[in-house]
Amino acid sequence: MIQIRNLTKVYGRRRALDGLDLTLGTGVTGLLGPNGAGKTTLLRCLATTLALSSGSIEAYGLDPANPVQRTALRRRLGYQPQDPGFYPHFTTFDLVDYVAILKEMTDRGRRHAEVRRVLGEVDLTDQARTRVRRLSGGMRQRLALAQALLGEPDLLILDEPTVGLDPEQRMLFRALVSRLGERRTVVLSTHQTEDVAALCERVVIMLAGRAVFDGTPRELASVAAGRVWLSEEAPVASRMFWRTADGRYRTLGERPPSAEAAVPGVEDGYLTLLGRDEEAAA
Ligand SMILES: Nc1ncnc2c1ncn2[C@@H]1O[C@H](COP(=O)(O)OP(=O)(O)OP(=O)(O)O)[C@@H](O)[C@H]1O
Repeated sequence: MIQIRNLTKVYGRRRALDGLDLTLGTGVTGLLGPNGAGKTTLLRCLATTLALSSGSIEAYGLDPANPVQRTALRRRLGYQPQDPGFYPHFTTFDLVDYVAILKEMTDRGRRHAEVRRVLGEVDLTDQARTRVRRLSGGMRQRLALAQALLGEPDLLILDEPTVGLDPEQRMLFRALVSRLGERRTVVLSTHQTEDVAALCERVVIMLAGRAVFDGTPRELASVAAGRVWLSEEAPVASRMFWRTADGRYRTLGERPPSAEAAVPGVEDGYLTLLGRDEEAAA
């Protein structure tokens, strides 16, 4: 169990997190929010790579502000940063092995077996001897996930893990993360509302350093109830609409002429919620 209380993080004069309260348990929680909402800052605080300005985090009874407890907590977490900045000349295997050494896996045989295991989990076994600079963007993304999986951490922190993955890899990723979330706490940030619908039991929407929504994907979708429409013609008077795969137009907001009601999804709920917030701020 992880308790985040009144967490504030200030960079100079910018308040990236503003008195955030959140509890995380077993399962997959998705963080959604516009650019600059504070998602990465929150994940870095959880990963103990960033000191808090005020407030507290308690994870498994450990306080990351205490150096000894911070080390203990680091042993129990895996972190996939947004931009891992890998050494380009390392091979895939050596890079993960290097992280495993940093994670104090001292027994060489067991460590190598663990490196092979995590490379297998992310489907990179065939690239074990490939240098990092020769990997595609999606492969690097999977490499970043592999190192986070080392040692089967209780807490898995993933910052935009699906960026750059092709549709097949995205599907494999969702299956893997769903499986991992059965036994541990997984928290991930994403801009992909389909990821949230497909793999998160819980979704937290962040805006200006606060959590403005906390519920299930279904509850988020229902925020847009009565505001989603399908029509044959483009709705000229609407601001928010897009073409769907069947050639019809999906509109969010007021009902366009001759449109029929559609079942709202996570994206509809998310956009509606953000629109409401803009209205409230205006
Ligand atoms: N090292 C830093 N120094 C100064 N300001 C920062 C720093 N890191 C983040 N910020 C600011 O803090 C705010 C929150 O940034 P953060 O990266 O946490 O947002 P985010 O929700 O992850 O955004 P994105 O979806 O674009 O990744 C932004 O206004 C950002 O400009």
